[in-house]
Amino acid sequence: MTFSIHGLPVARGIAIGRAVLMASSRVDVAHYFIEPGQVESEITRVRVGRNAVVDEIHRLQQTIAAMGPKEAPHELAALLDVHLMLLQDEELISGVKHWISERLYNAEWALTTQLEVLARQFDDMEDEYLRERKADLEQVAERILRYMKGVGSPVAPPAARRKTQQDLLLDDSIDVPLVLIAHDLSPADMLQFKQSVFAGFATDVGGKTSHTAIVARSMDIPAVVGARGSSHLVRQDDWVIIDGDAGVMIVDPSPIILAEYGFKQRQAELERGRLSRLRHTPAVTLDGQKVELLANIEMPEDAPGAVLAGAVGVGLFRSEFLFMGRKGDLPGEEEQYQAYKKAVEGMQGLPVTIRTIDVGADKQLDDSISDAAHLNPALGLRAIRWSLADPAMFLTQLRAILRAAAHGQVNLLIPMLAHASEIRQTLSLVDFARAELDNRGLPYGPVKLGAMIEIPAAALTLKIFLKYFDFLSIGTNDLIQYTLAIDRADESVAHLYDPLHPAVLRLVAETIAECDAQGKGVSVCGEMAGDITLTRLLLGMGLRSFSMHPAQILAVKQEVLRADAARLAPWAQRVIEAEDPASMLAK
Ligand SMILES: C=C(OP(=O)(O)O)C(=O)O
Repeated sequence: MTFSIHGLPVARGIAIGRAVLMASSRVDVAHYFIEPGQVESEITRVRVGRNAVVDEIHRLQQTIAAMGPKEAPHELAALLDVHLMLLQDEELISGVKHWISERLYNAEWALTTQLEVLARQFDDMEDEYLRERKADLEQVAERILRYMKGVGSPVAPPAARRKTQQDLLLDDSIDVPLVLIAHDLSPADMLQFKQSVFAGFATDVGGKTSHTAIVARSMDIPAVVGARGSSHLVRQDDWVIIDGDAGVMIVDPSPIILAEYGFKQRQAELERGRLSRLRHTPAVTLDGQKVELLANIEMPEDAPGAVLAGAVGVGLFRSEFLFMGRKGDLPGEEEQYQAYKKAVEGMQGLPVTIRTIDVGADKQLDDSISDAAHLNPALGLRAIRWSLADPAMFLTQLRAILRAAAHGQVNLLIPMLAHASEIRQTLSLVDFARAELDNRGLPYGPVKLGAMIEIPAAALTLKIFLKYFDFLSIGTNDLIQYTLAIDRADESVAHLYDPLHPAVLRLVAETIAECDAQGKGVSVCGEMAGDITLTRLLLGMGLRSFSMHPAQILAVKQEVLRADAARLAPWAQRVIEAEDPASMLAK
């Protein structure tokens, strides 16, 4: 019987295949009291289990280090770091010791009791990202229990499957694709998953910022998380469709649905094939307007992929990703310099725009250097405010970026500015960083200076920004959040997060027009730039520089090649002035 399970769409695309159920990750735990003379040996059993899991993670880290960024994305390494940190947390072991020595619980019982204590602390956390780390804690505790009980990994390597008669609907000569269904997936599971043949996956739990979702997106595998009950309702070998666009899993689809999705999937593949031919085609509109299509990247290792995707530069390097998960060990000047230099070299002479650290709200680092407990983190000490509050750290980053500029074309982009005083303070720190490098006799290169326009106050005082900066980049993700007063990470108001709200369109259009009038470069680097339903509108507004996830570049290029920018301009003006712009886009 066909049924569907709804979850959250976290990685786009359609996967059709047979379900492989990841065995329930729960290990049965016996509860009994020990003799006082057994206390030490029980504590040792937990320590040995913990050390074995630490060793396992170290081995995985080595495996990852030997792999390229495509096989083992940097997010995976970051997940392993989080697991190591949790394993080495003294509260875990001291708590376990307490339950064993004071209550005489056996080792497994003590571990699960302490897990419950710690899990409650995670439940009480306000920050969604931190709350989701509870799942990581459960995973590491589970792995220790497995070692203590001598039980292997819950992920069985998938066996190749031959076609059945129904498989013929896919009209495919290779083995049937497999789709993994799990309660949740740990970083170690994800590594195994990456090396296997899975075409997509669904999990019972997980939010949009869960580790599983982060890794899935970076791997470009269709995925749905938070599909509650899927690991119970789906049976091994069931046919399943993962619709990563709609965030739904269809179980046991009827032949008609299967054929329909198979068709959609083949269309998407054909489209991908067609698009790949556009890689070397210059992005020029029908009326001869040149358009710059740039990539958004998170780590230096992403640069070669951006070149392969046809990017003509990096429009946004989100440098904060270098800092994430580095509790007590923030990257210093040399490490940052090497990272920025690697990105610059990876782009083979193409320009790289490095945004200074943009942490806060949905992008917290960790409690050693940021405070997630603010009432309104999106309106709090984040991005440039955070950098200006710690000039020594900011100067370290500025020096590293300036030094990397000696190796290629680098633009320096400052996030979240609103006040002229912040602009002046920032620019004098840039000068100060140059002076420091002069004093130390270290070479550095010229940089163009740019500001993100992501707060309505900035969009409404553009003249000030244009006086100080060489170029502007419109961060539509935050601009929408701050214009409409919608927390971009809050699911309950997600339906009101509207890129086509007339107020948003006006701020974007006026920023582009003003930059144009003054001959200053302007790009859009938020999600709007990679949304093909908005390409014509942005072109009509006069935008000629788009920065987006590399996977979107060719699809946007196709829209550009089909567009007549001059004819789009009056239509775009009507859309901006409309009461309901979305209805005009549909026409
Ligand atoms: C590109 C942007 O920045 P972030 O990294 O916050 O998405 C934006 O706000 O549009």
